[in-house]
Amino acid sequence: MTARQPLLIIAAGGTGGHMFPAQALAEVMLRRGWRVRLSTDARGARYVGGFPHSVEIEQVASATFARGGLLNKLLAPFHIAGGVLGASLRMMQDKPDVVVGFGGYPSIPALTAAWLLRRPRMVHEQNGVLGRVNRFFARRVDVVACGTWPTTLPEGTQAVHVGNPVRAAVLERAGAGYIAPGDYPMSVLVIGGSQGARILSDMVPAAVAALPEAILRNVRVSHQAREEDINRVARFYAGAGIDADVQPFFRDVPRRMTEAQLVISRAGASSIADVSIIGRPAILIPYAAAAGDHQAANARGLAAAGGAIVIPESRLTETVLREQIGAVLGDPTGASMMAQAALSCGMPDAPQHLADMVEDLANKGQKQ
Ligand SMILES: CC(=O)N[C@H]1[C@@H](OP(=O)(O)OP(=O)(O)OC[C@H]2O[C@@H](n3ccc(=O)[nH]c3=O)[C@H](O)[C@@H]2O)O[C@H](CO)[C@@H](O)[C@@H]1O
Repeated sequence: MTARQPLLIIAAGGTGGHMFPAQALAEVMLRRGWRVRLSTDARGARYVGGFPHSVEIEQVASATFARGGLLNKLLAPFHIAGGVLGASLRMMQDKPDVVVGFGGYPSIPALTAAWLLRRPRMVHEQNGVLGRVNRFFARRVDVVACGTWPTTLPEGTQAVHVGNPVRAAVLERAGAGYIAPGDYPMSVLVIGGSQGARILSDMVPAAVAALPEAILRNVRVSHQAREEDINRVARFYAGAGIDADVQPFFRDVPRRMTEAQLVISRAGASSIADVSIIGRPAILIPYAAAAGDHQAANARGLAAAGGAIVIPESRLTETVLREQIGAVLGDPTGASMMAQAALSCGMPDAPQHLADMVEDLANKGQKQ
């Protein structure tokens, strides 16, 4: 008789911020011989192209109280209840060895079903402040794996700091040698999280264009902008004579980050993890409206280590930005020290550590 292949259900959805760490875990578990099923909604489905092909995809109804009109909000509990029923029926059949939630509403059906059916389960929280769904499940799972530390958790929660698992394409470039700014073509990477950030399109091009001539003549920019901002951003750079590649989403961020002398970014958890794993100086502008101000919390560790300069939105002007960009690109020694400090914050073992936790949970589940 052949042994049954262990099954992991990963429940994640919404933004890339939940999906990239989910992808990182899926990659490792497949390599460890597990069957992996991703339970996500239509928004999350946009990211499944990055997952290995052998991951099974199960699409759950989109349901959130946070977006959409009144009808959407009124129907959300029914969508969720339907999702829980469907997930429970499937789980009774498949008996997954472990269920892991990465946050977001689409993780509710699988986690609730796992809770009702007493399957081994955990959540991974990427941010320095628990998201709404993870907060609800924190004490209803066996363990909370934390991407950012320190974090505040409900009393009685079992928690482990594992870091934020990054995709294999990022890990391949872990600690890639940093070429300090100098008198040769330098690269600046501007990323606004998985969706792009309007504020970076409003501020960064003008700040770059106002850099001292000695820096400006050597700079080229990769700038991720929201679809609706692409034209004006590209036109501005072209008008200022700056070599710029402006796109709504770069599929090759790991390469562009490796080549960059400076990264300008929002403070989303995976963006910070990428910067820390590859080891690049960063200017971070936390999204002020993020729930619980979690992006400010995310940025704290990297900034305290000296790997990043944090500019709160309330202090962000073209002048402040130009000064900080100029300070990094004009100081090769300081920039190299920042790159080194960023690297010291990286947790390249996060995917393996998380995978070990999944296997431990599965073993405990079998003994019960
Ligand atoms: C606005 C908002 O609420 N954002 C949240 C969302 O972040 P968001 O979805 O923006 O995601 P993150 O910053 O965590 O990750 C973005 C990922 O996309 C990659 N990338 C980015 C641009 C690009 O062109 N190509 C590319 O591959 C980055 O390298 C990174 O790996 O979920 C995160 C994790 O819960 C939170 O920390 C963020 O606060």
